[in-house]
Amino acid sequence: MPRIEIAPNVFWIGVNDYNTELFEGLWPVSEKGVSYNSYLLKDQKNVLIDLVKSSYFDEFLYQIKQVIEPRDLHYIVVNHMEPDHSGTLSLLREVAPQATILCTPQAQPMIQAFYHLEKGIQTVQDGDELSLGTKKLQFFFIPFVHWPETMVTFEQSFGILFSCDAFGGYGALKGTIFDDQCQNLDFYIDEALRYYANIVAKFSAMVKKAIAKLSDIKPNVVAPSHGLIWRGNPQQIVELYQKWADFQTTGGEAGVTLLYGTMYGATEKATETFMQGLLKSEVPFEVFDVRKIHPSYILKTLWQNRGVAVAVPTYETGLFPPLAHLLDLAKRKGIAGKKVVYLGSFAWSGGAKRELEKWCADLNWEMIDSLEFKGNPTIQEFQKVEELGNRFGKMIKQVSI
Ligand SMILES: Cc1cc2nc3c(=O)[nH]c(=O)nc-3n(C[C@H](O)[C@H](O)[C@H](O)COP(=O)(O)O)c2cc1C
Repeated sequence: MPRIEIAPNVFWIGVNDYNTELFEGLWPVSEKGVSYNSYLLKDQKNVLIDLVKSSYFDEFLYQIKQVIEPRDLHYIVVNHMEPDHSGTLSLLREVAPQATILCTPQAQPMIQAFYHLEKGIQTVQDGDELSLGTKKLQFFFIPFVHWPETMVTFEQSFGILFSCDAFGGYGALKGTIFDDQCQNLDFYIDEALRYYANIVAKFSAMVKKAIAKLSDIKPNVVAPSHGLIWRGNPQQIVELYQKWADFQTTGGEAGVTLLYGTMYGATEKATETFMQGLLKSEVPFEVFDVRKIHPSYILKTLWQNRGVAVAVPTYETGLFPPLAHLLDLAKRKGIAGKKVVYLGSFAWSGGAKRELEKWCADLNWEMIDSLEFKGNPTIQEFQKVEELGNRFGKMIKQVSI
């Protein structure tokens, strides 16, 4: 997409990426795309805020040249060192050797380590201001949103917060970069939640600190480094991030994530009956086949819903492996405070339930109830499974947060 002017002489010069299969080598983005938002401010001193991934250098240079020649660049602000935002730094330095790199003291050694750049780097302190002529920038450190060296840059005259990964989301930008112009806001909110669960969730306590720290700013525009630029309703994405960060301690909203897997169909039959029970309780629920659905999408719903129903068979005295893998990811992402039920089939020793109980203790999840059955469920067991679904659904609807 060609450059877009956000405010007089403040330009979005980002790129859309539909080619990367897995963001961070982990999370699928090729279908829905992801944007790397870079910003160029023209003034007596010209400033570039955040860059793009190295493979997009040609497109990025073209974007810059639509506004200024690289030799006229005075500053390059590196809010965050992750290579999707700094990967073009070495190449950019070759065409703009005069530009001073501005970053936090924590980012400086990273820039040296990643790009072997020693000269022309100036560190800023938390709260420092920088006059560009008519515009003024202010820097605020927000450590661990999402690396320890991260900061945001606030442009004071128009009130634009360049928030880097904070308030970002997946989803390439289609025809517009703005929330108030896009036709499918729900898509971007959904992809922002998936991004949150995949990338930011672990650092929810730091997200809350950052939001509190930035609360006096009241930006007119929130311009993150991925996804939509929030101009129509800048508070919306801040409030969403606050709500999502709270889920780490509250366990989430009234809803059930049903995680199911099967080898020969016994647990699948019970899962279908369990869903009948859930439906009767009128709790919202979402079902994921853990054998087939990528964890990126499951983590999103797992983060959001306070109820988790696990329906998998015993496999080699433990949990069905794709489910164990998912719980490992949940642990790494700090997904806590869930209410859990288990149902599943076994043939001789069982063991899935036992392993799930250990995971629950480890994850700070509460195991509410369970139902194991040998082989295929009997009519009586089917009835109990439905009752379990109904009971659990009602309970999840009622749990106050
Ligand atoms: C590779 C493999 C390992 C298994 N390990 C165990 C086990 O350790 N203990 C047990 O009780 N059943 C074990 N089972 C039996 C299954 O749990 C049982 O067949 C169950 O009914 C499968 O449920 P499903 O039809 O939903 O796949 C194993 C089955 C397979 C195929």
